[in-house]
Amino acid sequence: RPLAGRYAQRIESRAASNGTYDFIIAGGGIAGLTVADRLSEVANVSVLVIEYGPFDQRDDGVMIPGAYFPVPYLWLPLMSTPQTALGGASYLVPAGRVVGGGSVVNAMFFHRSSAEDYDAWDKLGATGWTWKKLLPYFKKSETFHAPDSTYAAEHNLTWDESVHGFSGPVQASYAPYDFPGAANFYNGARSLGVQAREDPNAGDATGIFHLQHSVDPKTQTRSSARINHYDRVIDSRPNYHVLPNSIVGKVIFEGTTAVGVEYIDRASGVTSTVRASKEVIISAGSVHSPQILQLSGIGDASQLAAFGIESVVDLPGVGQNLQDHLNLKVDYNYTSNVFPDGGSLQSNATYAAEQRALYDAGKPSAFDITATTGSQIIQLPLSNWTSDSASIIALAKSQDPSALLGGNPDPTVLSGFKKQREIIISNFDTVAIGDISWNTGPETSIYVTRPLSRGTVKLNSTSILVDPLIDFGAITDPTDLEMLLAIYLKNRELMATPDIAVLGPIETTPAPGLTDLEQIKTALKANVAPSNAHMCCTNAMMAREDGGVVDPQNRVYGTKGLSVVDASVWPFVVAGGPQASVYAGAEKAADVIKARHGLL
Ligand SMILES: Cc1cc2nc3c(=O)[nH]c(=O)nc-3n(C[C@H](O)[C@H](O)[C@H](O)COP(=O)(O)OP(=O)(O)OC[C@H]3O[C@@H](n4cnc5c(N)ncnc54)[C@H](O)[C@@H]3O)c2cc1C
Repeated sequence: RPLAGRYAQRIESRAASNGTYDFIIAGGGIAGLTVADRLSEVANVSVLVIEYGPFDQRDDGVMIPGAYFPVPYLWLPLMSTPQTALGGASYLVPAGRVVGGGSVVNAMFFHRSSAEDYDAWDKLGATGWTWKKLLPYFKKSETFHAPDSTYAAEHNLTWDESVHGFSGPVQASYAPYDFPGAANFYNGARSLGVQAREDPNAGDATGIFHLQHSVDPKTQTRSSARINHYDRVIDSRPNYHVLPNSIVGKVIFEGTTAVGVEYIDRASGVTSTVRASKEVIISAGSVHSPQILQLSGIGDASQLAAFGIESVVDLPGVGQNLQDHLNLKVDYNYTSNVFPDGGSLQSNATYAAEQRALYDAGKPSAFDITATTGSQIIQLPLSNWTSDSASIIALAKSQDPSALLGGNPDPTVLSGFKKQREIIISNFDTVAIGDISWNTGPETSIYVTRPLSRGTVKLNSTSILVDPLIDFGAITDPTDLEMLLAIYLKNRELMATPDIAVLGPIETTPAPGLTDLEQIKTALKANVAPSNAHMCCTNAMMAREDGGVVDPQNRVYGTKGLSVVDASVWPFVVAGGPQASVYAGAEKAADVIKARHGLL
């Protein structure tokens, strides 16, 4: 097994200053590198990616699943504004700042949402982004590795080969090791009537299932976008350049046509320009893509005027519609848990050394899995979390969307928000709205994955070096708190099932001993985090009259030669981990861009 530390390092930065490329991509994260790889397949097409962060150093914390967390290359300190519904606290906004973006720092869970979610995007204006039309791109993005059949049978691992790809760049696999408590979790969930899902990637992502990971099983190391969409091809692509440690400050326009970008070299502070003869592609993630557009004159003209920025296109939807998954840690002390568990690598140095030796020898080991969150997840629709989903749906319907957006919102943004709410609420009882996972150690994680609250990304300065104002608007719609409560209460039921009760769980946070629902809700609000690092949707692919920013071909309304391809284009957030959907969406965007330039 080639160890992470022994990888040859390829650190590259080819000159870009004052040059001209066919395509310039701002941000070398998952979507940026995917699109760069696909466009540069065409030999006479030149592509430049400008990325804020460095190349990673194949650090153990990056490469080895069990060495994950803490992870280097996070964007620190990136903070939210005070969250009004959460007592005015500010929260960390987790994001990667490195070539490969989130794929270098994420927990590697690699799975898709339910078909209805993508079909709803299509209905909301992302025409052609249905499950059926995205499935070929999900397949194209991955090489799925089925697990060893004996191991699979022993650990309830199931999959559906017909929905997977077998020659794509992202290596997707199941961990070949698990902690014993995983069986208690699985059996406990099943005893509560939770359905076992054969494969969440087949269009129904509800039930309990094992998580596939973006891990190459040949080496048991991370398959990041840097590896699968850059290292994999770069030796044969003199037309594919990545400029690390460089910050795109704004898009340069001639009229409403994007003709290049201005960028700052982080080391020298020098600002340069580079021109794009075909297209500028924004892919800086869901917080920074709207910031770049706004600094370039694309956004709410009145807000930009307050910063003295001349409007190129008045697009009030830019930076609106921010969404993420609520994330609540529920800690238990397991008085008779079996050793080892998901906390043992951190708490027991002897065990960690023994497991690392096994890992280094290429044998199954606790270092094969990201122990922070566990190997399985329960994702359920509202009616499976609570017997009273009707009252939560009624609460959602009773809200005033205009007031939720702060009163007096832009009419186009309000129109899109209303359409989203209608379709999301009507699907509450059929698609997943939240999750539970348990790391088999002290930590259970609860997520609300279909929030109705919306946030914003707004300028704080005319400088790209100053982070924007990131307001998640967490729990501004009280429906989200009711969903969190429902999942929290179901988790208590889960812990009381004989399969888990045998481990002696005693809740230590957030609401030990509390039974009064109002008191529990207060405790949940005090402990929930507004982000699970799944920010999205701030340049939504919706109709312009519904607050949309890009059309179904990823083009920014009112401009020429400018597109957005990252998770900021989604109308609403997917259930579960976003990265598989980012890869697939970027594969689709690459085809669309190639087609319009006659490159397919
Ligand atoms: C800690 C963490 C854990 C996660 N765990 C999971 C998981 O287990 N499963 C899952 O599915 N998803 C997970 N995610 C989320 C997933 O990684 C993201 O949804 C995904 O990376 C988003 O892709 P993107 O292309 O939209 O943006 P990113 O991958 O974030 O890429 C954006 C890139 O743009 C760069 N950039 C920003 N501003 C500028 C600028 N001005 N100039 C130049 N470059 C710029 C950034 O440095 C970054 O590299 C996690 C994310 C984090 C941070």
